[in-house]
Amino acid sequence: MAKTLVLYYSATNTTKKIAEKVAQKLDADIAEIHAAQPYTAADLDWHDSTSRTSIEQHDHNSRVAVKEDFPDISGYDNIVIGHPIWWAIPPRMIADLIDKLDLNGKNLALFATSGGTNYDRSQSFIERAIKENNYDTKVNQGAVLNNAGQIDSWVDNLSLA
Ligand SMILES: Cc1cc2nc3c(=O)[nH]c(=O)nc-3n(C[C@H](O)[C@H](O)[C@H](O)COP(=O)(O)O)c2cc1C
Repeated sequence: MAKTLVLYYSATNTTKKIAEKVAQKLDADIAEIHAAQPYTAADLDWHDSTSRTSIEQHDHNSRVAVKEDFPDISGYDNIVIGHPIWWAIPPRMIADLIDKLDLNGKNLALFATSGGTNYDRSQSFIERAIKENNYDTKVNQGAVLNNAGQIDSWVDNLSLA
């Protein structure tokens, strides 16, 4: 039987709650990912143009390290990654996570939570990261998921092993 792993990053637990529901619906294992350098409340202040997230998210060249405590994904067929949307895109550490996971031969799907921004720019961000790594990976259309109905219809339409 195909195996699915849900990995998620959540700064304030909104994505965590959705990730738990997605994992339950997919009968998947689940693991939280962390930033190598954790974000403080001040780091997350998007009203402050000098906060860590404001600077990182606006700098296309910034590299943000993920903590290397995520599970070995070699035994999984499907990888699902959940994250908040920050300044219309995933936290930049998600690109570092993609660099560090060997996604060759996997089916990938991403979801997010946000205050209203849709998944369009996040999808481009993810597809660029996959291309830069030359991964042979089937990338599903991502979505912002806020409630049970949205989770159900997104999960039901995924193309996974
Ligand atoms: C630094 C920062 C930037 C954000 N930028 C956006 C944004 O561009 N669009 C949006 O709709 N919500 C934005 N949000 C809101 C989050 O996407 C939303 O609160 C999310 O559900 C948080 O998930 P979490 O609790 O799992 O961290 C931002 C939040 C933070 C902290």
